[in-house]
Amino acid sequence: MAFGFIKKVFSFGKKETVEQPAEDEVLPPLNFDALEALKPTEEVAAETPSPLRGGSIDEVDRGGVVAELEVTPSGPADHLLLKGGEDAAPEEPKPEPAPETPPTPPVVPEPKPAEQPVPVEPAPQPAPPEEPKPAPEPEVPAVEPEKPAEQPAPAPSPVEPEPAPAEVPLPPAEPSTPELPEEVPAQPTPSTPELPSAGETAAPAISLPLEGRVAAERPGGVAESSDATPSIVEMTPSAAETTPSGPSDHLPLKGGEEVAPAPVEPSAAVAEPKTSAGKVTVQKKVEQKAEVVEVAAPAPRQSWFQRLRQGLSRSSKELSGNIAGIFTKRKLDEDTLQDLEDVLIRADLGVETALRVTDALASSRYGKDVSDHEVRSIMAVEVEKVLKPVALPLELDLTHKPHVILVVGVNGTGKTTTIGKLAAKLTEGGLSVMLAAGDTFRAAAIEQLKIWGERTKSPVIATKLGADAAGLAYDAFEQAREAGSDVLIIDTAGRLQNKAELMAELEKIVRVLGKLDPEAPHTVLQTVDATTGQNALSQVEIFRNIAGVNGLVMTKLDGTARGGILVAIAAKHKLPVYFIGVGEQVDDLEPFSASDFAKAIAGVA
Ligand SMILES: Nc1nc2c(ncn2[C@@H]2O[C@H](COP(=O)(O)OP(=O)(O)OP(=O)(O)O)[C@@H](O)[C@H]2O)c(=O)[nH]1
Repeated sequence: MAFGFIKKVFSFGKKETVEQPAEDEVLPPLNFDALEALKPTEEVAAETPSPLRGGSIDEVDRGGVVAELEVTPSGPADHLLLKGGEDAAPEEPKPEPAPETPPTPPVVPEPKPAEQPVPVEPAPQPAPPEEPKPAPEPEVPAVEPEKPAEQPAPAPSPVEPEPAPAEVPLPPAEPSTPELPEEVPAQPTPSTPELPSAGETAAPAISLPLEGRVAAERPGGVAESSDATPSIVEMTPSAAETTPSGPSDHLPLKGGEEVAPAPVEPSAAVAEPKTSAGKVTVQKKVEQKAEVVEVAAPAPRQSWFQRLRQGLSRSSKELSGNIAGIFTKRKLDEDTLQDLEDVLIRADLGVETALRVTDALASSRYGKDVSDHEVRSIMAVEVEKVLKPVALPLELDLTHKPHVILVVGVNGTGKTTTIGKLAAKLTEGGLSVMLAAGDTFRAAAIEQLKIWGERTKSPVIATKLGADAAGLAYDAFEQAREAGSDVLIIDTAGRLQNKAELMAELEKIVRVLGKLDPEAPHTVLQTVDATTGQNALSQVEIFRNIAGVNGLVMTKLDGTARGGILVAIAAKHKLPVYFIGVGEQVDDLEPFSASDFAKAIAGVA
């Protein structure tokens, strides 16, 4: 690389300096020599070797003929050679014959003319631009073909004195090939002197000049040589264009070859490496992002059973731990059975269910060693037997228009939230739903229901805060009928089952609805907070008697240690348990499964 740079500099200085003197002084001597050399390329080659650098020089001379014109592009030999060699590849045979020619003088002349026409062929040389594509191969001769292409650009340099317009690089470029011989003389002289200075690479540098200039001139070449300037000027555009492209190596080759395309080529050349790199980078980034996304993907929600087990983990862990403490290295006897019964009762499963489990265990394992896992497995079976009769799906009689669902329960047990979740399921199932904000005691409750109405695209019937809840329920029923709604879900204010006044109001709502439809409300759902414990049993007792509850929704089973209460409620009231809530999200309402619940609370797979 360093060599190439040096050469470039030399070529510029020479060219520039040479051009001026060449026109005035050098022209006579140089022209002759060059002309001669050009015509008998071989001869010149023979000559050149001795004075300058032997074989390399010969090549240089030949190249000089071609290159001379091209010399204008006194650029970096390195670049030129590399690329030129590629293009010139076809001409390579020529350089070889050149050295051969000297030894065979008679034969040489003949082949020489043939070769000279080849220089004439420079016309095809314009093709070099096409050749550049094979650029990958750095063949020295290749440089020559490129040179002609580049030469056009340098050509302006000779023209510079006369036609300032010579600046138009493009036009000269084509005619340059024929003109080359003329211009060559002046250039040759400088080239020869330059060669020595250039030293090693000097020979190839000759052809390179143009390109070299482009690259070298960009920096400061223009200011340096006025003569060169014109040629530079011509090149300048291409150079300027190429310059931004960056890599001088690439630019000179393509830029020198095709002026117009030069800008494109450089960009393309540059783009190729960059794009490739960019692509790689982009791909990596994309992959990284994709990986990140994948990492985030694990978000997929747990299955229903997984969430149920997680929700009941506190209940099951406490229960399992207590059972394990009883059956460690102990045979099943009356004491162990009594201890087990106590554990199950404390887990809110209820006396009835506790006895079922101990009886089942004693019947098969009495007097034998029993593991805690065996106990829990038997417990799961017995619990499932208790729950299965109540694990029923919610059925809606759509012969009623609308099917009225009244939701009741103690404060904060999840009535409004459950209404929203249920409305989502129904609307997703294609049913038209209307909601009634019967909790006229809390403004927040009304707003909360409106939000659920918006989310489920269900109209909400509401009234003023403190208004009569029974009157609102009546109006909502009528509007739902008029609207042809499939389902009307009525929210009610929470109340403790021991508050006579509130319970009387609830009784009134049921009565009013019955005026419009004796069978309404068709479904009375009670939400039961699983964290309530034994108090839930009395809640269901009272609401069932006052409001005619005919179905349950066990809420907040997520994260409670008292999930066993569901078993006790089922065993005592035998009311259908339609759903269980395991979260606050819209899809955290699942149909109740006796088997899943029994396994989850028993801590068995
Ligand atoms: N973790 C959990 N929270 C729930 C569940 N169901 C409801 N909640 C929450 O319990 C709180 C009370 O729910 P609401 O729907 O307002 O209960 P409500 O019975 O309408 O309340 P009142 O109008 O005061 O009678 C809210 O913060 C709900 O998000 C559930 O299944 N799991």
